[in-house]
Amino acid sequence: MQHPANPIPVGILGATGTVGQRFITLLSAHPWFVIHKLGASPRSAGKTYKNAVNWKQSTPIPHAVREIIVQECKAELFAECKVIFSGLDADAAGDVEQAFRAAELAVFSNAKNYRRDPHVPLIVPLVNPSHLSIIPQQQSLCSPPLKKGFIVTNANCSTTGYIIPLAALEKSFGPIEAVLVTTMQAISGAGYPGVASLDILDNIIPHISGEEEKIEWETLKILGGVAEDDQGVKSFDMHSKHPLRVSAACNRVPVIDGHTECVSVRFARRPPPSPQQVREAMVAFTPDATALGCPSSPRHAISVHEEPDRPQPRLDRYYQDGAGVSVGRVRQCPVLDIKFVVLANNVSIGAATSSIINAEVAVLKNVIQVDE
Ligand SMILES: NC(=O)C1=CN([C@@H]2O[C@H](COP(=O)(O)OP(=O)(O)OC[C@H]3O[C@@H](n4cnc5c(N)ncnc54)[C@H](OP(=O)(O)O)[C@@H]3O)[C@@H](O)[C@H]2O)C=CC1
Ligand SMILES: N[C@@H](CC(=O)OP(=O)(O)O)C(=O)O
Repeated sequence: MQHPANPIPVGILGATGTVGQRFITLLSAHPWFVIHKLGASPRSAGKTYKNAVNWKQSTPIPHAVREIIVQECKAELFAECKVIFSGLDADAAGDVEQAFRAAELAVFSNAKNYRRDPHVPLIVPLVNPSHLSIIPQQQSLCSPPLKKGFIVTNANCSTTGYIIPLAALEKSFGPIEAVLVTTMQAISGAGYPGVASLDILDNIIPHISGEEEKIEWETLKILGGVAEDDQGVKSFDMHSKHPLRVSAACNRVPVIDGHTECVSVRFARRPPPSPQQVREAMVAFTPDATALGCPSSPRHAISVHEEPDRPQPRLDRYYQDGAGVSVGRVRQCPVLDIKFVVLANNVSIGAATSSIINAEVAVLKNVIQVDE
């Protein structure tokens, strides 16, 4: 695939937030994308980025963005951007992202608003980048029809973390029939300031609003493939050929970054693979986005630990700069077939990194015309 010849100007919406700051950090060192515009709420608009943001990263604010004036999230102010990355709060994302798409801008969103839309792809780039194929249909169904504008969403951060090993297992061993997943989710997943310290210190909160339902249905849309009828109309298959049942239980724990998930799976195939076969399949898994040459896609998507006490958030959340996931404790499950633990950086592969790889795939597959 041809890498772009010229720098690609991009905009970031929600640039002052938790996900927005990770976008800034990653994009300021990106080989193709150049940060051109930043957007946030009217509270931040008109200020320089360094004055608008409450910077929480361990590296300094990149020099190139410090003096950029933050804009209101109005599409006409972002017209020169070839790619829009959105880390907007869900309360604002619905209207803003739709307006940007209508203005013929390519929007890569982290928000939940359009994930269920039957014409919007929900893409974990290490799993189902082929779902970009629905975009021409999305554009043709807009009123008026669009030539360049579209919305691509990435998944909930807990869905993203555990679906990468699930995809590796389906690739090697065929359909999965049932999954039980119990999450231990970091505080940063709730944005800033997020959960009050008096609620989370010395504590575990066994409820995250809407999270279990999101994991349960997003998994079906992502692993299900895209079907096409006799008239060429595309739809998301929702794993209908091989029904998959998912049960999620979500907990907030006093960890700053990195969602840990305990997963048990049952395969359709009998006999199921052994723990050693599962480990080998995960190590061997190479995402299509990596094979395609996406610069942010991890060389090794899944690190498999042999030590009995890994993965751990403090030790493993920056595996592959937060773009890969860490698996451990692969063993037999006496109720289903196999169980394991997975850790994923919720702000990186769970959010900003996924959007960036999605955009890289779109560039390499000419879904975005960067040289027009
Ligand atoms: N944190 C995570 O791990 C993950 C988050 N997500 C999703 O990503 C999105 C961002 O999350 P996160 O960064 O944690 O949230 P934050 O609360 O940290 O940041 C929200 C951002 O949205 C901006 N914003 C708020 N209201 C408006 C408005 N009315 N108009 C324009 N901009 C507005 C804020 O700007 P200002 O500073 O000016 O208020 C800020 O930049 C959410 O949709 C979230 O659900 C998805 C996966 C993981
Ligand atoms: N709810 C997730 C983060 C998030 O914002 O998810 P979503 O994008 O699905 O609303 C968490 O708290 O860890």
